[in-house]
Amino acid sequence: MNAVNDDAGSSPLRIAVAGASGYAGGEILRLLLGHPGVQSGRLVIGSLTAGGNAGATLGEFHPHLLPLADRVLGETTLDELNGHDVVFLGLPHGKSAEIAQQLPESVVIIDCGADFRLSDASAWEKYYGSPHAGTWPYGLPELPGHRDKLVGATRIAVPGCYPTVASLALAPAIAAGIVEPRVNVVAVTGTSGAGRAPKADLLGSEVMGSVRAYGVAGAHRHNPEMVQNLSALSPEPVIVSFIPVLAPMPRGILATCTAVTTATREQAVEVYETAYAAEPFVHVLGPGRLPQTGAVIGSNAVQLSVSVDTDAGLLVVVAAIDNLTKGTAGAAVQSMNLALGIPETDGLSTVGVAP
Ligand SMILES: NC(=O)C1=CN([C@@H]2O[C@H](COP(=O)(O)OP(=O)(O)OC[C@H]3O[C@@H](n4cnc5c(N)ncnc54)[C@H](OP(=O)(O)O)[C@@H]3O)[C@@H](O)[C@H]2O)C=CC1
Ligand SMILES: CC(=O)N[C@@H](CCC(=O)OP(=O)(O)O)C(=O)O
Repeated sequence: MNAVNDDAGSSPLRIAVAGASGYAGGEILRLLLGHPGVQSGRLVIGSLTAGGNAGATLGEFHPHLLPLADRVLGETTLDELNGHDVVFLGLPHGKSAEIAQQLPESVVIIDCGADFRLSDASAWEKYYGSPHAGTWPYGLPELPGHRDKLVGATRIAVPGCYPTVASLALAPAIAAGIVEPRVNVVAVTGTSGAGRAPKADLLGSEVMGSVRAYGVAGAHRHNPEMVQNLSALSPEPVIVSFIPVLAPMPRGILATCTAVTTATREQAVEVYETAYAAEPFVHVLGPGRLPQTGAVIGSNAVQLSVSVDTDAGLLVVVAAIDNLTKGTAGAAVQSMNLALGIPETDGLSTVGVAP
């Protein structure tokens, strides 16, 4: 794989998106359509594929992607994906490994699914109930130790949406040792996190006007991913209590993360401001401001606030992301940029859509 450069005459790189009819695939395409590489012709959007909906046009699923609306979705096969320099996989868990193994090593594969995120095979088997496929560089460059592994990589595992927000909310405190290695995460999400395949419990009549927790008490498959990310920054394993909550909104995650601390607010804020000073997408909000999902929708931003509840002895970090942007497709495009050696922020914005 050659890095994209501005040399006149270098041939454009072709990008395929498998799972293009889905939410992650659609959001990748939305971001690519605004990417300077695509607009200049250095990157070209090639095959778009689906599962049972192969043969339909993209516009049937993503009418907002007008420039690609007439594209016909191909089948997700080796033949269809071969001949591309970059392949995004927006497929259900367990579907990526088979395709990935067949593509040449030189192809940059960016997997939005979970197949290659975990390094602990027993954790994978416990939560996903199938053999572990392996471990790829993890597409969360803001997490210490990961950015270097993404530069020039040809295999990248995009994090889960909840692990993205929880890990970025807690990593500085864990790495600086200002909290005990036992953390609580309560995260409210929109329904697009569950994908666009029909499910009865996601019907409007079930979701509207109601908020409900699910996957509590260690049952959610994102638990081991958060443990992996945070324990790598700590001298002892980090215990994570995670409670996901479904809210009647299409997209966005608001995570409230707490851990026991003896630090003052000033000390904690200093730790976070230092950790994220050079990060283009992570913003530590000033005093008196709290994140909200409405401020990050459509953007690749992570907004977070850092407080200390001195009576409770707790660090309280509230963080907001868009699950489909920084939580999936934005991270995928950010990872592609690093893999190809182009500016990490290309095609990505910190400006959200509101109200
Ligand atoms: N939604 C989110 O917020 C996030 C999603 N992810 C991950 O991204 C991946 C995609 O998620 P999402 O877009 O939400 O899911 P969707 O259900 O919206 O889309 C799934 C896509 O995969 C295709 N597909 C389904 N089954 C097969 C199959 N057997 N063979 C080939 N293609 C198939 C579907 O095609 P068809 O229309 O034909 O069925 C569709 O294009 C998942 O692994 C998910 O966990 C990660 C982080 C956040
Ligand atoms: C509302 C809802 O169901 N959300 C999903 C989030 C999944 C996700 O975004 O990440 P993965 O790639 O690991 O699936 C869930 O809780 O499973």
